Amino acid sequence: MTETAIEVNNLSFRYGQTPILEQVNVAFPANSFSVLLGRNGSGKSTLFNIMAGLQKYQQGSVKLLGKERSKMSFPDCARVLGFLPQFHKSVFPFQVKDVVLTGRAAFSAFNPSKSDREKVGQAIEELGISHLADRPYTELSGGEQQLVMIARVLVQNPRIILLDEPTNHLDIYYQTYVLEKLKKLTENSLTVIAIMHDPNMAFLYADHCFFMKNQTVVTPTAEFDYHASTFLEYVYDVRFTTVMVNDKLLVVPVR
Ligand SMILES: Nc1ncnc2c1ncn2[C@@H]1O[C@H](COP(=O)(O)OP(=O)(O)OP(=O)(O)O)[C@@H](O)[C@H]1O
Repeated sequence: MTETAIEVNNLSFRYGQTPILEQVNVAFPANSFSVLLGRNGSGKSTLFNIMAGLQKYQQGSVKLLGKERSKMSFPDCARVLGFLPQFHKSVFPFQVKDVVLTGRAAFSAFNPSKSDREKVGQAIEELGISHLADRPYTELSGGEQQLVMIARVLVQNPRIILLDEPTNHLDIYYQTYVLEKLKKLTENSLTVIAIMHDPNMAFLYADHCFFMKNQTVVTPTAEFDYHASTFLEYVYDVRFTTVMVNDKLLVVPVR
């Protein structure tokens, strides 16, 4: 049986009177790469913020590795889950290695140990950004900053990472680079769940794809294979045609 990393049951959420999530039920499998897709404003970031504990929900349950999220302490959550939000800005010109080190803050506060610094070195190397380690973070390009923030999540050493649009700002070289890295991380018992906008990149790299529509998460049923254009037309309100590339079915909007 596949282990579940995050299980969401009957989750509903409103901003004021406006319903954003209605009766969301979804189980993200452990040790694999899942991608959440859907139109702008469909509630993807809201769901991530709730799963990461940044947003309180009014109804339902969210379990991280079987434990109710709302009953876990902050350090317990930080051990289990790392989160890269959609928007992250640093106004101070800290060096990259120090920005990454702040990912250890939940464990070492203001007194980082030798092993904290070693973890930083490993993560920086793993993402291939050693050449940036001494540069001021604020002087990096958007794509370089994105890689630094992913390293910052990795040093937390969590079991699950949530990444809100990790390929945002990245050129096609770095998109494939990051997606290969994320996929590789799942081979070492890490669960990666990412929000993405490009269905084709998701189909190429993800083990599982989930879609948001009408305030809930929808998955393809027997008559709605998600590679099939009909399902994607329903999700995106765009007409698609499907193309086979090697063994992958990809989609192209119809013009
Ligand atoms: N703080 C807030 N107060 C009120 N409404 C909000 C707030 N944050 C988001 N919303 C609304 O909630 C809805 C869902 O937003 P959310 O950011 O979760 O969507 P999304 O699917 O992540 O969008 P995108 O793909 O554009 O990032 C949107 O209609 C948005 O306007």
